[in-house]
Amino acid sequence: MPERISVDLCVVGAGSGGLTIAAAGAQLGLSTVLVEGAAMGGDCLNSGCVPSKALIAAARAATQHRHSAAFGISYDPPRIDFARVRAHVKEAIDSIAPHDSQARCEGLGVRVIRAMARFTGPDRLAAGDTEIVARRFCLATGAHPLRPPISGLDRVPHRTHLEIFDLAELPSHLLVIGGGAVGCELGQAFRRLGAAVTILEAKRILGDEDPELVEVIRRRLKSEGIDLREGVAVTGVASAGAGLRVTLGEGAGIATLDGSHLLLAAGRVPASDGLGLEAAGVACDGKAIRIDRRCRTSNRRIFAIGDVTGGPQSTHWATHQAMVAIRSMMFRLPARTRPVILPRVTFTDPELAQVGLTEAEARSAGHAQLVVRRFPFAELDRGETDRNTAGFIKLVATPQGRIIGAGIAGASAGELIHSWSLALASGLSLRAFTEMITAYPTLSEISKRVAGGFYAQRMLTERTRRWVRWLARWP
Ligand SMILES: Cc1cc2nc3c(=O)[nH]c(=O)nc-3n(C[C@H](O)[C@H](O)[C@H](O)COP(=O)(O)OP(=O)(O)OC[C@H]3O[C@@H](n4cnc5c(N)ncnc54)[C@H](O)[C@@H]3O)c2cc1C
Ligand SMILES: NC(=O)c1ccc[n+]([C@@H]2O[C@H](COP(=O)([O-])OP(=O)(O)OC[C@H]3O[C@@H](n4cnc5c(N)ncnc54)[C@H](O)[C@@H]3O)[C@@H](O)[C@H]2O)c1
Repeated sequence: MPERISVDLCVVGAGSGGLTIAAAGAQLGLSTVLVEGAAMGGDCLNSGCVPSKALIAAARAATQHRHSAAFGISYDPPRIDFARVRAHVKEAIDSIAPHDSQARCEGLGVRVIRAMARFTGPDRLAAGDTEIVARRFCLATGAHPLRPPISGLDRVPHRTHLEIFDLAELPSHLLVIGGGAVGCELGQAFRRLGAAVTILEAKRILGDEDPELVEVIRRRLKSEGIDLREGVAVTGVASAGAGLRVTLGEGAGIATLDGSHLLLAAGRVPASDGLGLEAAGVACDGKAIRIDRRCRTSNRRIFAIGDVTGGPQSTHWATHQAMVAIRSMMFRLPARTRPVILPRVTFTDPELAQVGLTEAEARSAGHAQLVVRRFPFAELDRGETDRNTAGFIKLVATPQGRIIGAGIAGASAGELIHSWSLALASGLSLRAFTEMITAYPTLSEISKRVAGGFYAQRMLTERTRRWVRWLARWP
């Protein structure tokens, strides 16, 4: 006999977005149900941010010996115990898992149902043996790996980010389809751990990012021995001996390449299939659930957040949307998401970070007059002492000093970007960066130096010099 429950809030998906909103609902006194069809924690914990950053950390440790000789310190080349690397990744997941667990949710007063959810009407859904009628829903069902139309893909063993962290052995030659964030981050990590790696990218790597900043990453990936091929679409895959063979391109320009393992990192599609959205009257654009800036869908009692909404795919965007949905849904405030303050970070080494608009985005958004300033890590004393000289910051501003965007390719870019994020979120102008005192010697000086350069260019004119000479005449 199915159970029927009636609640204030039903959240579908216990990943980055869903966990945030369910916890808030229960803590604010709403009767809350969270429905999860697979592992608690979603992609971020189980197959995304956490395992990838743990693998990247292991890979960074493996490269230390390459840079240490310049400091006068030598190590033996590292011996990689891949089983131990895999155990380290698993330990990272296990240590974070309690934050996202069913027990923690229940401790906060959330009822957790472990089943796939499917709408049966505009105000109800079925999850296993339970029918849930709710005053409000929030859908946070994430995304799945995109499987492009590559012939033979379904017949050849391959891995996506869902399976790659379970590899028992280090691949001898990893072929990576896709040079987006997943392909570049994991490709570099496997290379550093000792695998031969080929990244095959149909367009150009990290295609949404500023090309000048991407060039810093491209150079590093190549210098570390990654065979990086851009402008080559993978059109076919087949088994070849103990490994596999990919076909590149079509017609006369066709070529093949052999490898031992295949990582498919060709993008991710919103996970909206099977949710019964037609029964709920929720409109989609393709697979993405259509929302407005308050995270409302076409059914006024249903909100949607995170990867399933087809926007930027990051944990912090999903949680930002969750905070907006909470204000909108629970406090009836006209809160709106703010894409312009969303930082994005690619955790290659060096890292690439961006907040606000890139130069190209700013120009196509109609900013006619832009000032673009750059400052290199090589001119920072801390860059020199630590031999972290690769890369630069690129600032895009209006002639009046309004910040339009900042991008950084270099050491700790993912940390350094946050002062720009704060400035954009708080409406600070470039002047704020010139007024702060940065500790010497730090990499954070790069933000002050690029802002200083913006004003110096304006200050150091013949007119200013005449003015200063005139002032100097007076006692
Ligand atoms: C390899 C990789 C590395 C990444 N690294 C980063 C990073 O460093 N930083 C960053 O910010 N982002 C990173 N991301 C992106 C980040 O993981 C996602 O953007 C984030 O997890 C999205 O959160 P979400 O709540 O939308 O979905 P998820 O966290 O994926 O949660 C969705 C949940 O919904 C469940 N579900 C789906 N359908 C149903 C249904 N019908 N019924 C019940 N449950 C359902 C799923 O099982 C899943 O648990 C990475 C992604 C990948 C793939
Ligand atoms: N650090 C982070 O925040 C982080 C890390 C990983 C992933 N993510 C997010 O997860 C999402 C998925 O990442 P992703 O890297 O899988 O997707 P992506 O869309 O960023 O990149 C996929 C790449 O695959 C290429 N491609 C597609 N089909 C191909 C083919 N047949 N042959 C060759 N190349 C092909 C595309 O041109 C594209 O450049 C993205 O939104 C990403 O931003 C974020």
